[in-house]
Amino acid sequence: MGQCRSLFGGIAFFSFAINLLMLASPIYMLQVYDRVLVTGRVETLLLLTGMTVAAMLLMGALDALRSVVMVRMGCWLNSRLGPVLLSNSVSTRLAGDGSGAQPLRDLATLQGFISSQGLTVFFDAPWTPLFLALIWFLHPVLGMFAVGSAIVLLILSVANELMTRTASENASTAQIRANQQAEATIRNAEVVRAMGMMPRLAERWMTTNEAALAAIRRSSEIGAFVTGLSKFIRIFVQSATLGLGAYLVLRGEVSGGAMIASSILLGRALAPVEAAMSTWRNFGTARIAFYRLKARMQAVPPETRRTRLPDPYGVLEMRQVGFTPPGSRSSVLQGITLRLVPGEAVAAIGPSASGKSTLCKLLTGILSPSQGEVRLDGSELQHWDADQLGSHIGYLPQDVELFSGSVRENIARMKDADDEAIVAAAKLAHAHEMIQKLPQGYETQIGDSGTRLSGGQRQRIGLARAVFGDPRVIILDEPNANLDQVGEAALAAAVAELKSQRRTIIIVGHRPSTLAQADKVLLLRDGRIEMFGPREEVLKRLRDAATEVAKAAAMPNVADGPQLGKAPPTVESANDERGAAI
Ligand SMILES: Nc1ncnc2c1ncn2[C@@H]1O[C@H](COP(=O)(O)OP(=O)(O)OP(=O)(O)O)[C@@H](O)[C@H]1O
Repeated sequence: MGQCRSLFGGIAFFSFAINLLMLASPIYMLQVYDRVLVTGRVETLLLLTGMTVAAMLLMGALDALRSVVMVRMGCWLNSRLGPVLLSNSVSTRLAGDGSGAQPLRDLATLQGFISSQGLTVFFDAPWTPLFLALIWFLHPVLGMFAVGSAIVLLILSVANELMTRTASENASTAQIRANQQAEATIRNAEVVRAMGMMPRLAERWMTTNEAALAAIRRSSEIGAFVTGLSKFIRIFVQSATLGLGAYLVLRGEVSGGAMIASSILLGRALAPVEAAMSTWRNFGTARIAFYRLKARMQAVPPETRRTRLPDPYGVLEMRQVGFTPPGSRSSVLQGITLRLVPGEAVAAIGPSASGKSTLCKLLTGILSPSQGEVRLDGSELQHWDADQLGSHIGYLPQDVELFSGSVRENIARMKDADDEAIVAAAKLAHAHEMIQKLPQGYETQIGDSGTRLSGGQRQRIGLARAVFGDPRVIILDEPNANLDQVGEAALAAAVAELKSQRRTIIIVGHRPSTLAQADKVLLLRDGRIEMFGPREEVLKRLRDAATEVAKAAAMPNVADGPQLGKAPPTVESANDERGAAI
């Protein structure tokens, strides 16, 4: 803030000097007409010309310097706010906000406006009264005419603002929506092409874009009309000042020099108003971007710096945890109480949409519980410094997204890391051999979001990333969704190794290889824990329940009995493929 103030101070100083030096031209005119032409002294003319040229040169240099400061200020603002907004966008995204990178685009708009001299209007405008006062000093009638012209132009700019504000805001909102639709279409290029969705998506985008264009047309047309009118007024009043000045000269009330000087002064006085009009659309866009950024910064309080806690041992607990997504009335998870300890692997199973992924997200701290608490080594996850907590957690999400960069960078979580640590993580994830077969090994560029890799390769690199840096807690959400038999065996070996290293492990998955590694099984249904206990105990209960269903089905007379009131928790009903697990 302090740096910002000093930059503004510098621009204000430059503007003061520039506007003062602008007086050189009218003073020159006054002197040439009223002194040189009267006395006929060439030396005075040369001296005056030299001084004026020097003043103009200085003014040009200061103007250039002011531009440089503005450009630097725009870049400085971008580099200071960019990281804050990026992190802010990640936080709001976790809370369900869909505006993506819009704040960064808004920041670029603001930077563009500042760098393109848009701000100079605000620093030059305060000097308008000085120029008007000088005209008044030359002759009150000229002064009154100048003030009247400035008021008319001011009214026009306010009218322009009032008439175009809503249209500009609508255009901006519609444009953001159209951009989001376009980005989603491009991101899903494969689905779009495979299922011939392009014409419909293009139509949908065009409808939104047309709304943006209509609003832009409306505000631009009003703006063009008002700008044209103001240009006419400005040129007219400058000529009219000369005419009025000439009339006053004929009446002997002012000198010829004063006539010319007042016309130049009026031009200077009205210049900021005209500049404001011509950059109105940019100003409008920058203003909307500024207010959007301001609202966002105020809505998301800066993250409080947390005291770094001792490195965790890895006891992860949930106490009466419930989760209701923002804006939703029904809860996804309710009354979840469980304790995960180091050296133990828990397999989370349950039907689709029973809340398994949500449970993982609560355990990583991605989501905050609506009720209850999640604690790591006794400290609530929210009390941990987010970066420190992240370094102790290995998370493999259901849809593995990698970052554009090399395999090496992705495994190292985009940090600079020792080769040994990277290779160790890859080996632990049993991905080392697979990586060796890639064209450039660890240096292979994986393309935008890992598009150059197969689903299984992405998943194995994702697993290496999850175990990189020896995290105490490993949370794997369906890690074998894209794995073949070799991949599954590698995953099972990795889990066994992690268990021997006494990591706390939770795996969402129902395949035999996953269940074979699990010490405990957690069955979720409709967001509640239906069973949780040692693997054999839970699987036996599931088998017994399945047998009872089979018996009930074989005895039609009992079919109306109470046991059919609610389907027993069979492994098959918990998940399609789970039958194979037992
Ligand atoms: N941010 C959210 N907003 C609204 N609903 C959500 C949100 N996140 C999850 N849900 C809902 O919560 C429920 C559980 O979702 P979750 O992804 O946790 O299930 P899951 O058991 O992992 O399912 P699957 O096995 O299909 O991956 C679903 O009904 C889902 O629609």
